[in-house]
Parts: sequence; structure tokens; C-alpha cells
Amino acid sequence: MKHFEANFDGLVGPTHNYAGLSFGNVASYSNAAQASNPKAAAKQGLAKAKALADLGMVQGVLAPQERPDLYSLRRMGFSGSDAEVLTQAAKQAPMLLNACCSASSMWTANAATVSPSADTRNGKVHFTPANLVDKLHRSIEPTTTGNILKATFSDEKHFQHHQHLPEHASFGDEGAANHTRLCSDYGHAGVELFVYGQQAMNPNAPKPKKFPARQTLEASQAVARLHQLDDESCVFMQQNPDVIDQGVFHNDVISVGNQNVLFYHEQAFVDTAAKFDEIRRKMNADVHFVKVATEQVSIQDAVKSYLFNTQIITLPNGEMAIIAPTDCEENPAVHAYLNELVTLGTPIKQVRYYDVKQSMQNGGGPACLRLRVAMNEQEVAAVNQHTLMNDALFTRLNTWVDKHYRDTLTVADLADPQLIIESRTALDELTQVLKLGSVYQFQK
Ligand SMILES: NCCC[C@H](NC(=O)CCC(=O)O)C(=O)O
Repeated sequence: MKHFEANFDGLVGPTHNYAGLSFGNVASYSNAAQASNPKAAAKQGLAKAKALADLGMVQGVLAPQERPDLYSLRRMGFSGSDAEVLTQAAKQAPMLLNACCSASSMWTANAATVSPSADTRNGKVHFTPANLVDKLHRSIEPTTTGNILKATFSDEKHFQHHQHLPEHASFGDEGAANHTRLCSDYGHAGVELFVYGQQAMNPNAPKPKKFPARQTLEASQAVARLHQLDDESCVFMQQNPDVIDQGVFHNDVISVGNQNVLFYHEQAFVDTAAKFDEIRRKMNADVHFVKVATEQVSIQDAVKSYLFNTQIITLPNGEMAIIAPTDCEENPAVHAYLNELVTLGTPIKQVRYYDVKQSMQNGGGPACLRLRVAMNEQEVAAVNQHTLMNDALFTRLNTWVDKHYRDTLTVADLADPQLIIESRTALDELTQVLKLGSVYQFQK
């Protein structure tokens, strides 16, 4: 049977904006209050997803969330008509309005943690939506994320969906951004590498001093239990707290894995040598640890260019390619490194650059925009086929974006009640295109 690693990219929602909501995420803070271009953002995402489909990859899309989130605003005490809720929030607590308008569900690497059937005891693909409790604007995503995942991977014979972890800082969970799977082949049992930022229940363990560590060890362990993974196929590794303090808010800003390759910065982890030994032992196969040294690429350049927020994909001919943001091409040190990397004799043989600047300005690169789901042929056939990228869907979604999205959006525009109507009209049409049923509250 054939096996694939599919990528499900988050469609950028109509309210994509720069509100500076993510403390610890350098791009989010430094671009705060700039005008965004939701139409361009959505089209950049679609172009990247289509390019991967054209390379022969299995590529899907995940629907965005309903924003402004009127339900959360009402829970926070704003009342009256929808328009009145927006006006009150804009006047009394603009940061709450901004949090309830973020299009942050576009970064589907944070949608969930996924374990392929080859790794799980009951032979199903397991999904746990991330609770994203560290950031208010992201903590309102998991319930709808779960609905969208269930509508996309609905066949209970193959797919098992769990509820997100308890909504408490002890269980801070950021999903696949802090999880990588190493394997010799997508269909073989692999090692699931969970990278956490801190231990919530051990006050003496190291943690960052300046910025939050969003993922806890306790959350990673709970996900491994839910997904029916054996101890012998899991490795829990700590992210270096010093790099979190330099803007590495997720592990996928400093390392990325694919099959038997782990591409990482030398400062990425705590206790690197011992943990790599554990990975080697549990893999029982060769692993290429591709290290980038500080003199080659500084942490600052890694955070700015998103060298490690690249996707490493295995092309149908078996070669690996790096899918990088154009920001990597524009950074001299990083560009030089990538030119050299493809000559080093590692499995990575090519680099392809894509412009995802609208997302990058909020701290989301190519890898943030996708959720990986390794599947066999039968599982791919059981996915909602209307979500899979092809020429027709690409054209349809571009037309949909042209029809409903604005060319410019500022934080001040978030109080415009017309945005509620535009957003709901767009999402209602999208659920028909993708045949998702009623996944949004406004449809119930
Ligand atoms: N995986 C990449 C996630 C980026 C995301 N940025 C944001 O939410 C920025 C939103 C804003 O500032 O408007 C985050 O930090 O979780």
C-alpha cells in the first residue's frame, strides 16, 4: 500500500490583520497596527498550497474560523445587536475586540497534533486540537477547529478525534508546531518527537525569563497518552529557554523534521546529545541530524528569515525539497546557507521559495500554514475529497477570495459591522464549496 504525507493548509480568513497580539512573537509585535491585505494573504496561501499539489503532493485546505467572534464577545459581557457588540467592544476594550477578530486559525500547524495510524495502538489516525491557552485570541479556536477537522476527516473507521486538553496553563498545547515525526518511511511506525518549552509542575526546571513558553511537558505527555503511543516511540525534548527569549515562540521556528531528517539549529534544544541518542535508539534506523551552527546562521537571522519554518517534503521521486519563504532568499546569510545545504549530501536536494509575506508579518511561515497528516491510500480516500487541492478547487477558491475579501484592513476597520456580514457570507459559501456542513455557530 502507498503512503503519503498530506499537507492541509489553513485558508486565510477575511479578517487577516496586524494587531500585535502575540507577546514573544517578534514579527507580530513589530508589525502591529500596520494595514494588512487579506486578499493578498489568502492568495499567497493558495498559491503555495497549489504549488505543492503541482509537485505531486497530497494537499488539502482547512476552512478558517468565524471572525469577528461575536459569541466570545458576548461571553465577555458585550450585548445588544451584533453591531452594538462591536461598537461597545471597540470603545471599552479594543484589545478584546482585536483578539476576537484575529484570523490566526490560518496557522494550522497550531490547529492540532496528529499521530498517523502506523504509530497508534488502535491503528487509527488521531487528532487532538490544540487548546492554545497562552494567547487569548488563539484560545477561542479549538472547538471550531475540532468541528472543521471532524468535517474534513469524518470517517470514524480511520480517524479518531479527541477533545482539546483542559484549558489551563499547566496544559498549554500548541499542536503540531511543537511536534515532529521521524520515520524511515511514512507507512512505518516512527518516533514522535514532542518539544516542550517548560514543565508546568516542576518549579525548579529551566524556563524562559522574558517570553512565555507556550507548550508544557504535561500537555505533550497527555497528547501522547490520548493518541495511544507507546513510550518506546516517543521522545520528549525541551526547547532551549534562551532561544524562546530571543523570539523562538514555537519549536517550528528553530527545527523541522521529515522522515529520517531532523534539520535544526545548534541552540534549539536542551540536552541535545543525550536526546539525539534516545531518538537513534528508538528509531532503530539511520537519522540525518542536519545541524546549522550559530556562525552559519544566527538566532536573529533564523527568527527573521524563518529558515526552520520551512517545509521539508519528500517529492514523488524520493528526493527531499525545502519549501522556504522568499524572506530566506532575501537574507544573505540564510540564502548562502541554503545554497550550500543542497550540495552537502543530505537527503535535501532542492530549495523552492514562495512569497507568504502577509503571513510572515504576523510570524507565520510556510510550515505554520500547514498541518501534516501522514496517511495510507485508504485513509486519503476517506478524507473529504472536496477539501483536496486541484486545478478546479484552486480556481474556485481564488474566485471566492476575489469576491469576498478586502484589499486592505486596519485594526480600526475591525469595528465595522459590515465585516461581520462579509465574513459570514464568505464562510457560508465556503462550507458549500468544501462540503463541510454547518461547522460555524452562525450556521446552527
Ligand atoms: N505558527 C505561527 C503562529 C503565529 C501566530 N501569530 C499571531 O497570532 C499574530 C496575530 C496578531 O498579532 O495580529 C502566533 O503567535 O500564534
